[in-house]
Amino acid sequence: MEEMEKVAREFFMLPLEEKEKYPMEPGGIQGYGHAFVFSDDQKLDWCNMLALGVEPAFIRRPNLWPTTPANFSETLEKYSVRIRELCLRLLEHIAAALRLAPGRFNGMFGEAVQAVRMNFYPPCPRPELVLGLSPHSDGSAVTVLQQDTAFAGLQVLRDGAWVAVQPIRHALVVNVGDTLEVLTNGRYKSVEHRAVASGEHDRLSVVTFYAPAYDVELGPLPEFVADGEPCRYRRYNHGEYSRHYVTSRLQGKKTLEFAKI
Ligand SMILES: O=C(O)CCC(=O)C(=O)O
Ligand SMILES: [Fe+2]
Repeated sequence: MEEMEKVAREFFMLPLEEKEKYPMEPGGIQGYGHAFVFSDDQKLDWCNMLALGVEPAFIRRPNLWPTTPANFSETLEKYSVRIRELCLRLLEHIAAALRLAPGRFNGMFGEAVQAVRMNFYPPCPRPELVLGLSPHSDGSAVTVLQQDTAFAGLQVLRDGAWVAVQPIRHALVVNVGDTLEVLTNGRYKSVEHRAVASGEHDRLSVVTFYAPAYDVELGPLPEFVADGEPCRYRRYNHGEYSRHYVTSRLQGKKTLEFAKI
């Protein structure tokens, strides 16, 4: 984790022209820049991102993996293997907690997609005027987030109020994403969250999204619509949901309406 934080920070500290060698194309989802920008007059979030697809191999864009610092790719590779193991274990525990058959989620995501987004929030002269990252839920099944400890920038919406997630050294934050909300017919709710900027501190987060393959079709599991319980989400193709997600502005949990009945 420390090594990952170090190389990510080193990357964001590079001169702009160096970082711009890995540009996120307009409407693109990988590379360095601003995601979720759809118009010239949109107020931007106070954040720079480097987003990279990691698994399966065909989603990788090797030309967008920074070559400086020199050990960036190797570090991300090692980190991602470990985080993937963690995601699989989390899903096993979630299945147990929901009293599903052991391994119920195994294979359900096809060749699961793992992507990483590194967010760097510089200190902001007027933090009351902008957000670091607008409110949203993640489109993933689970998200594993690492953040540095200088400033509590991540907030989750609980009972209508924003609550800061206090960073704990060497601790990871796990967020439930939209996919789990759908699969569990709403028993698990994807968490609405945002990041705020700080007037004094910069902040780095390294965020891994673990999600179904694009060709997977999913909907609420039969276990959760038995006994006449209404089915709250329709079946859909996850690739379509992903496209819908990345072509919409971040607006709380609005993207999930795509799947609601
Ligand atoms: O920086 C953070 O803590 C939030 C990042 C986040 O929610 C995301 O990248 O989806
Ligand atoms: Fe998020």
